[in-house]
This record gives sequence, C-alpha cells and structure tokens, in this order.
Amino acid sequence: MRRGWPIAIEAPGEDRLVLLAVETADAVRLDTFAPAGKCPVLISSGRAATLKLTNQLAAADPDLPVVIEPTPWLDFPTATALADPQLDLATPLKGPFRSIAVAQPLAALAAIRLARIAGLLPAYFIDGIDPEVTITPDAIDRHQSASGLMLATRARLPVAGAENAEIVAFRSPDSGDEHVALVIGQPDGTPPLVRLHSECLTGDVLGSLKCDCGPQLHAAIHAIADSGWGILLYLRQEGRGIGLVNKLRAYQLQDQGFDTVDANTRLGFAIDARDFGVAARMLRLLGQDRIRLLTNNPAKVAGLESAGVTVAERVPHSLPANPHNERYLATKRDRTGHQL
Ligand SMILES: Nc1nc2c(ncn2[C@@H]2O[C@H](COP(=O)(O)OP(=O)(O)OP(=O)(O)O)[C@@H](O)[C@H]2O)c(=O)[nH]1
Ligand SMILES: [Zn+2]
Repeated sequence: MRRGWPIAIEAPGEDRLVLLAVETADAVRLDTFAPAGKCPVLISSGRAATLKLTNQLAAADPDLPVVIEPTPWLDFPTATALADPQLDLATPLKGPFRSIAVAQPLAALAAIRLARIAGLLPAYFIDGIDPEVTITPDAIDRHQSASGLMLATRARLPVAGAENAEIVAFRSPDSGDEHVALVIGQPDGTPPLVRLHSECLTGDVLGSLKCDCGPQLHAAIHAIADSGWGILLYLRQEGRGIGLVNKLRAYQLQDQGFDTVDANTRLGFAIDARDFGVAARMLRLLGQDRIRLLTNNPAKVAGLESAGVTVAERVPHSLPANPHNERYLATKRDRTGHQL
C-alpha cells in the first residue's frame, strides 16, 4: 500500500474487497485499477460523519466504513479531498455524493485498521482490477498483536536521572515495531513503579511545547529512580497509534482550530488507537504482573488490567502547563477522561 499497489482483503464469509489506497494512488494508477474511469471510494465512519456522508440507509451500523457511489465527478482530486481533511475549510467539496452500505463489512473494517498501521489516510478506491495479492483480517491484526513479542536483547544503559538502568528491547516476527523497556534500579520484591510512555518524536526529541510528553518522560525517569526501582516502557505508538505523519496532519487541523479529539475524528481515526496489550506482555516478560502505574489516563489502567496486569495503585503524573499545551491538557481532562 505504501508503494501505491492495490491489495485485496478476504474475510471469512465475504467476497474479496479489492482496494487501492487513495493517499499513495495517482491518476495513472487509478486508471490502471479502474479502466472504466469510475470507481467507488471507501472512507471511515468518522470521516463520513465529518463530511455528513454517513450511510444514508436507515439501519446502518454507525461504526462501519461507508462506500461513496461512483459518479463522473468522483475523480482522483475529488477522492483526495474526500480522504484528506486538510483542505476541508479551504475548498468546498464537489458533489452530490451518495453513500451506500459496504458489502464486505469485516474486510472494510480491517482495511481501516490496515491504513492506520501503514500510517496512511484511511480511504480507498475499491472494486477495481483484482491484484490477486490477498491478505486476511487475521494477518492484519497479528501485526499489532502482543502474543509474538519476545525479549530480543538487554544491556546496561546509564541515563540522565538514573545511572543504574538497563535497557531491554523487544521484537515480534509480525511487525517492525521495536519496543523498549528501561529498568531502573534493582527489583526488590515490591511492585515496580511503571510508566507507559507512547512515542512522541516532536515532544521527546524536539522539545515540542504542544504536548506534555517530553517533560513527562524525564519526570517519569526521576520519579522511578526516586521510588527505588521501576520500569519505563517506551512504546512505539506515535501519535496515540496513528503514526507520525497522521499526527502532524492532526496538528495542522489543530492550527485550524480543531482540538486533539476532533482532529483525529476528521482524519477518520479513533481518538486513541493504542493497544496496551503490548505493554502488558512486556511487563510479563520482565516477570512483573503487579505494578504501580504513573498515569492520569484511566484507559491505561483498564488496558493493563484487561490484559492480566494488576495495577495496585495509580500514581498521578501531571506537569505544569505552558501557553502552547494548555488547550491540549484541558481537552484531555474534559473529553478523554484524564484525571489531572
Ligand atoms: N493523534 C494525536 N496524538 C497526540 C497528540 N498530542 C500528543 N499525541 C500523542 O499522544 C501520546 C502521548 O500520550 P501519553 O504520554 O501516553 O499520555 P496520555 O495517554 O495522555 O496519558 P498519561 O500521560 O499517562 O496520563 C504520544 O504518542 C503522542 O505522540 C495529538 O494532538 N494528536
Ligand atoms: Zn507529545
């Protein structure tokens, strides 16, 4: 998909769903995919709601992706405008469009998950020439499943704030994501103080003031060192799981006035696409199934608990706001249930 090649998803009991990702297509690729010149477009439920194109059939499931019927004006640039919200306010969408129920709901939902994993906009041309490259929803889900994750290697790593630390790296055969744990201090039989940190290139490396990730990362290392011992998990879930490019698209929408929640929805993603099963598996591979968790996010506690890790205590982890992240922190408090 990243190369702009078509694929087909085959879910049990459904016809194959043949797809060409809008983001990596171009007019020539579209022409090869759909020589007759007209092609339906599949978009996510969130994007359809933003465009007021939710399935017009009364009984439709509001969470299902939506198919936009082909029309002569649904050409490549128009499909790009359906997929990419960055131009929503600048250019009015052509139309009218008619939305219809998707004939392969399982495959369509898997296609939306696959776009997120690929870091692409969740929108596809569908029903073109079958490429005979087939993947299944199972194979897509294995990509992010925790079960194959294994400890790959470990080494001493003194860091600023914790000289007595060890880095442990984890890999899985089904995915390129390499997660790491920083074990600080020596296990002493007490439940470790744990921080689940999701990758944030802009905050962690560039010192972005739009979020609180960088200060939270460093404060967590200090808090764990001060507590005696504990573990920082550095999870490769950039942008709450939508990837760097899509997070930066969300930032562009935030520049237009949308908050962090609405920006994700306009792009067609869940508000938080992370799966904390990976973190639970890492903790278990480190021999820990009872922890104290540094977080303000109840979803992290619930995610770990449902994956079999007992959170004996939630330890708040708030840092002072700055003028650039005030609204972001307020949105977390008011719209995503953070206990700040
Ligand atoms: N999609 C999206 N992701 C963002 C945005 N701002 C920050 N992030 C990502 O959010 C994640 C940071 O989340 P965490 O530090 O785990 O914070 P949290 O879920 O709010 O929970 P706690 O800090 O534990 O209370 C990182 O992956 C960031 O890249 C945004 O505006 N949009
Ligand atoms: Zn951040």
